Amino acid sequence: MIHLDNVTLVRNGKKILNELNWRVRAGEHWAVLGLNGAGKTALLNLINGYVYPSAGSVKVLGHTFGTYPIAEIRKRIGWVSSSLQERLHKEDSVEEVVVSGKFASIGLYDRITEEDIEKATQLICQLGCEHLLNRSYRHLSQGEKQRILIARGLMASPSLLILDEPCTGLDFLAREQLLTSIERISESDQAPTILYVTHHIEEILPIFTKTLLLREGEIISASNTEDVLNSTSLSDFFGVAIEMEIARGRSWMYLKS
Ligand SMILES: Nc1ncnc2c1ncn2[C@@H]1O[C@H](COP(=O)(O)OP(=O)(O)OP(=O)(O)O)[C@@H](O)[C@H]1O
Repeated sequence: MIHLDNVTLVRNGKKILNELNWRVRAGEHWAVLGLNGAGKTALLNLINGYVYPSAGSVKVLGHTFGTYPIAEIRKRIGWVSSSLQERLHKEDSVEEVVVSGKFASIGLYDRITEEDIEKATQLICQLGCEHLLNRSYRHLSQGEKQRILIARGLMASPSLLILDEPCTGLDFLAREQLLTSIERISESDQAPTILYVTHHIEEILPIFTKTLLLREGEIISASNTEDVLNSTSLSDFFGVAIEMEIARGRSWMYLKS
């Protein structure tokens, strides 16, 4: 799915990512955890082909970047990010936003079919948003917008679904509903491999059996979640004494007093 070999990214003289080696295999779901400025956005931009590495090689969905049209690879990646929200056309309806995911476009320029509308409606319902049909996207709440963006990300039946901090700005209930939707997606037939980027360990659902810790552009760990999320490794990672506990399959952490 994703194959990074000695990937380094330098921008304006700054090493943003440093010799990353990482494999994501089909069927795995990964959480990516890092503090502000760790390089998470840079890593996602690399995987989506928006930036090229300064050194090393990036292979996504079986194709090495630079040897295959990037647009073709992107069609198989569902990408949900709040930066997308700012770019969407304000006047678009919920259905139009979801259908545009088929073309990985902002707005609709291609001919759409009855089947496209049917599939979009199905996805909107699957995400528990049937009450939002025929509504204007811009008038939705933050939580509603995020769920519609996930439906958009699934429109092209992607092999890889990237969720970049999808719970940012959500209240407790909206967050839990969104996490339940993500869990359901992972249980569906032909579920995509999911990459979930976050600052918060409590959002890491049990489906994310793999976790990558990123700090200052370097991979600190990339392994089974149970080996990565524990008091010792998180204390090392954050550089402060941390106590962690698990409740209902999710991890919660506190500063040790
Ligand atoms: N074009 C650039 N030139 C110089 N430095 C950059 C450039 N782009 C990003 N950076 C720096 O690289 C580091 C990683 O940035 P990145 O946005 O990937 O972090 P992040 O983990 O996504 O952070 P956050 O959680 O705050 O979104 C930051 O220190 C940022 O200032």
